[in-house]
Amino acid sequence: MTLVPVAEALTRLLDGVEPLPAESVALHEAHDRVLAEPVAALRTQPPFDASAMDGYATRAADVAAAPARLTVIGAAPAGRAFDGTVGPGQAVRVFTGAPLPAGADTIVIQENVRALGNGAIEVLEPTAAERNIRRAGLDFREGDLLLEKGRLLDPAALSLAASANHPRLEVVRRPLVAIIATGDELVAPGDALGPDQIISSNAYGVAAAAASVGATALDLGIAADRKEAIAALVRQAVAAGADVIVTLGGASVGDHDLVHDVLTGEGMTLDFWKIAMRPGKPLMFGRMGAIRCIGLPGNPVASLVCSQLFVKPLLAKLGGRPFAQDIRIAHLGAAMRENDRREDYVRAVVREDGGRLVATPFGIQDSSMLRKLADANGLIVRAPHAPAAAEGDTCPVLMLR
Ligand SMILES: Nc1nc2c(c(=O)[nH]1)N[C@H]1C(S)=C(S)[C@@H](COP(=O)(O)OP(=O)(O)OC[C@H]3O[C@@H](n4cnc5c(N)ncnc54)[C@H](O)[C@@H]3O)O[C@H]1N2
Ligand code: MOO
Repeated sequence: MTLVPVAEALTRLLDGVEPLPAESVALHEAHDRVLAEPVAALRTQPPFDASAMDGYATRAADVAAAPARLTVIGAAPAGRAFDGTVGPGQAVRVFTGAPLPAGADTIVIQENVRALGNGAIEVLEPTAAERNIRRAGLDFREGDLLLEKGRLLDPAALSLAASANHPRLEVVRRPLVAIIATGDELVAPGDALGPDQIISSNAYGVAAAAASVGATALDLGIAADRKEAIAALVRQAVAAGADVIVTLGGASVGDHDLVHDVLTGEGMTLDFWKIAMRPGKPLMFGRMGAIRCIGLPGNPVASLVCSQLFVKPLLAKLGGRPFAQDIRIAHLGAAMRENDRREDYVRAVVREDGGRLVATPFGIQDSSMLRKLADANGLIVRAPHAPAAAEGDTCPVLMLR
């Protein structure tokens, strides 16, 4: 049987994927969303010449030398301009952010002023023109492009959009991924358990992987190994508006591997099934109209490694987010034997040792072993048919954390 190479599988999975349509969200809901439209300034900031300090607005000509005596003729707190003009020998009390009074061209900070009583002050330090003044438009001007389409809305971007007077933003809709576990042997954590049953664990990790790239996960629970049971959850996923349906298990060749039949019965066109990868060989991908269907292998490690390699890039692209695997070059901490035809993702502990990375594979790589996966912080990537490698040889490592 021909197995699709990993890189080709990813290319086919991402082929034609465009970011989802935009939706409008209030600023408080916009954190960690992706801009679907550029953001331009709806106003100039600051909108007026403003004081940058608490102090006194005056004419630089009058405070070029110190000490200098001035008469305070009024005040301008933030939010209220002084409506007169500062003349020779005069000053206006100002506070940070207040509009600069007409006639003034410098601000003397209050630490450099001594009050003399009766509205008179003495300036103790010479102060040059333009000191402590923010001219209108210092930050940005109306119409300026402030944030590019595709920008992830982090704290600074959100405050900037707010200061440019946008109460709402157009963002890429979050992809909705429906997750369906399959298998008579599965029971949710904490539920009553028969002697031949195991805990359904894959959905939790897959949902977390989806959330880590900005998708919303809808866990539809466990379908028994019957076509109608699986089909019912697939229909529920479609009705919920899923952009992606991820099934767990039932992707291999056993008597109860019904997922393919059900998905095609519900209208899926298969793109590929079975890839040259370990773990993850039974990976399945197809399309049901605009919905992308990924059949993840049931073995827990295969499910999660395939989530990292395929589900995350797909969801990131649908959500308009950049995504790249963190691949580094490390030195093997132990010899590895020759590889077969499947690209191998080998659970390993990667640590820094004397300025270089050393990746040591676990001796047992069974794809049911979640504990080993949780202990691993990287996956050594072994190309198909890679020759035997000695301790110290270099190898690519996909970092998991
Ligand atoms: N004759 C062959 N047998 C198998 C092959 C093969 O090519 N020929 N492939 C093996 C590989 S590789 C994998 S991976 C598994 C995957 O098979 P399925 O996708 O059909 O998965 P299941 O048979 O349903 O389950 C496998 C295993 O995983 C457990 N499982 C399933 N779902 C969950 C879940 N949500 N949470 C936790 N554990 C789950 C299930 O109980 C089984 O133990 O097939 C090999 N066999
Ligand atoms: O994909 Mo399977 O995990 O090699 O057992």
